[in-house]
Amino acid sequence: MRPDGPHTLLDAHLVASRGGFHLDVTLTAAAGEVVALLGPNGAGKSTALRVLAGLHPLDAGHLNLGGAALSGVPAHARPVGVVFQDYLLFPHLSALDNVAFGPRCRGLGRAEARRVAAGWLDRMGLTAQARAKPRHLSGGQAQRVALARALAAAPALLLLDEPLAALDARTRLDTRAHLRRHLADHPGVTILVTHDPVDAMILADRIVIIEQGRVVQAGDAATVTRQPRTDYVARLVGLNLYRGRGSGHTVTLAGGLTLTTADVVDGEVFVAFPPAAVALYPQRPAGSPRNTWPATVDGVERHGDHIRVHLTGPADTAADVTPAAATELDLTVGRQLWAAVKAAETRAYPAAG
Ligand SMILES: Nc1ncnc2c1ncn2[C@@H]1O[C@H](COP(=O)(O)OP(=O)(O)OP(=O)(O)O)[C@@H](O)[C@H]1O
Repeated sequence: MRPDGPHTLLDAHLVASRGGFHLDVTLTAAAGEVVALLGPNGAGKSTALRVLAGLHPLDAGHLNLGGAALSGVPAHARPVGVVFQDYLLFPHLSALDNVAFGPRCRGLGRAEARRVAAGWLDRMGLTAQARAKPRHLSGGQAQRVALARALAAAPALLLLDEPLAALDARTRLDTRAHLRRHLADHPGVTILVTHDPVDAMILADRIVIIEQGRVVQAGDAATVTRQPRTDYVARLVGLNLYRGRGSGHTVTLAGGLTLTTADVVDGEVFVAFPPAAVALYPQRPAGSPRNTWPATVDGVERHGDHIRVHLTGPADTAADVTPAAATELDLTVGRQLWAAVKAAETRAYPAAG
């Protein structure tokens, strides 16, 4: 579904200030769509969410949901559900009554609201915890109750602020699976704020990346992964990314380095390649068809089962090598090496658009 098509449910241009910070973000989403807002610390993700929820004022722009303006509507009267990372449940209510709260607010009678709530707890695998008070729930259970409470109210707009951040790795995995299943069925728009690219890729139909209060890139996970447009996005998806000028099969980077690329590109372009595509040599590899350049070791870290080497030179580069290769190369900071990458391992694409 196209977000700007006839099924657009959320149509927002959020302009807001917070201290010296300025947010200016356009956000549209179709009914049923899950959009992840991804970005570094302080980028404005939570501020955007707070404006959508009515917890922070909109200075300019607009905020329409299902064709109706929300900007003048107070937070409690908006058809909006919010789940924060620290699952704010009512401490004195059981899990069941916490979830029943949403349907009650929609006007359902007590018995009917409890029936709806019981159904949601069942779907979340929490039937056994229905009578438990929040203090007797684990972090993952409490977060699922919070999700059930938000979903049970059937909000046209569901806002999730780092819903998995407070959970340990195992619980996170389980809760993410629950979330994935239920978000797929949610007929309204879901906006998910996250730092975690994995959550964004798994849970969202579309990813909107915010840096310094502005959208820097938006698209589906595959496009964002393949064609990052900023350093932050490139680091996030683990790619080396450069900007340069393309001419046929060559791209000249800002630092002067010329790379041969498999793609034919002209004008302003990005070139990207994964750290695993970078080979390191103590001397310049002779007669190699690869792109080569001198590089100085700037840092070394363990990264899963390989070693990530940060290099400076005409192009700052990350390279992944095996522990055996790392030992052989004597990777101390300041060591001079040669980096090489095959044209076939590079991807070049236009910088505009
Ligand atoms: N309570 C506040 N008072 C004043 N300014 C604030 C406040 N909270 C945030 N800001 C400003 O708003 C900017 C955006 O913050 P926001 O919390 O929206 O970013 P974020 O992308 O959600 O970051 P994080 O991932 O760290 O939660 C911050 O850089 C800060 O300058």
